Amino acid sequence: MPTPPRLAVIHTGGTIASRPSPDGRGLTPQQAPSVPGLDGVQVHDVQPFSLPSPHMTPAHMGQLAALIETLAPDHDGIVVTHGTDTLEETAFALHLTLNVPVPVVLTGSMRHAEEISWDGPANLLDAAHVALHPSSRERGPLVVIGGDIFDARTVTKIHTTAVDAFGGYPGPIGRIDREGRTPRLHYFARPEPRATYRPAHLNARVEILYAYAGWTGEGYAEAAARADGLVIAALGTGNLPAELLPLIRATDKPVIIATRTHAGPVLPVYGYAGGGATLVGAGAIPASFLNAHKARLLLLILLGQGLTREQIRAVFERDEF
Ligand SMILES: NC(=O)C[C@H](N)C(=O)O
Repeated sequence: MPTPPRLAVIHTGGTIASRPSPDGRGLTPQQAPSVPGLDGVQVHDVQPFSLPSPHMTPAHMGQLAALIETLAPDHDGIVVTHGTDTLEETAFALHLTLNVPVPVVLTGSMRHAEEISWDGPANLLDAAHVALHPSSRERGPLVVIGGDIFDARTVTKIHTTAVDAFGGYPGPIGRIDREGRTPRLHYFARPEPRATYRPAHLNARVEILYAYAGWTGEGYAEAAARADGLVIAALGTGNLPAELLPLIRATDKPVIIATRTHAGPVLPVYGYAGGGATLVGAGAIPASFLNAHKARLLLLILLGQGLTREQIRAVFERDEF
């Protein structure tokens, strides 16, 4: 008899584990869901913690990475259930730090178990099929929601309430559907090489500042003084009001320029005071295609690995993530 596939399901909380709290406080994580209708698969449930995902920290992400490394040798696939609010951050932190041969698939739900449109079971089953599929190997951690399969590098939450809450530029790298009970899985892209990092710690302080018309740098000096590095969600291709230019020039810690625009790269093209070219001239580092919160995690991990500002610049410039 062939041995049944072995799937580990790591439950971390989120709406997929939530229900209305009996004391009327609102939704809280209470009960981890079980994978429905997976015949012939050995499922091993693990629950390291049960958190709403706004309570997730880099320390939890590190704990999760260590747990996945322990489980990987004895499993053919690993599913992680997670709240959707910070799911992309955990997915990207795992993408940067994990190097395991088995597929790791994150999923969650937008509706809880007592709602008519409860999307937890279908997402969980889809994630399980994707995690056990041989074509899912070598792709780094994946995110599966609403039948779409996303790469951890590009996926982002795009809607606060819709069931299809995830997107990101340029979009899904695959799709899972079911024909009856048979999963039909297609990838539209080949696996891509990626760098993995082994930070000694995840304790660096990296803060995000959000740019707006009329910002004259409020909050910058305080953040630059207390943090080990900054990320700015800047305007358009990575531009800022003129007042920020001397502040950035005076900062010797890494300052990453991301964009608050929802898609596209940061490019140092504008030469007016505060334009992207002048910010890079003043020492800032463009975040490439990473959004501000993913750029923050990359910077946190590179600082935890002891890299200098110029080594950090090289990682962002060469897209080594
Ligand atoms: N849909 C969700 O999971 C949202 C929830 N607030 C969480 O991230 O934990």
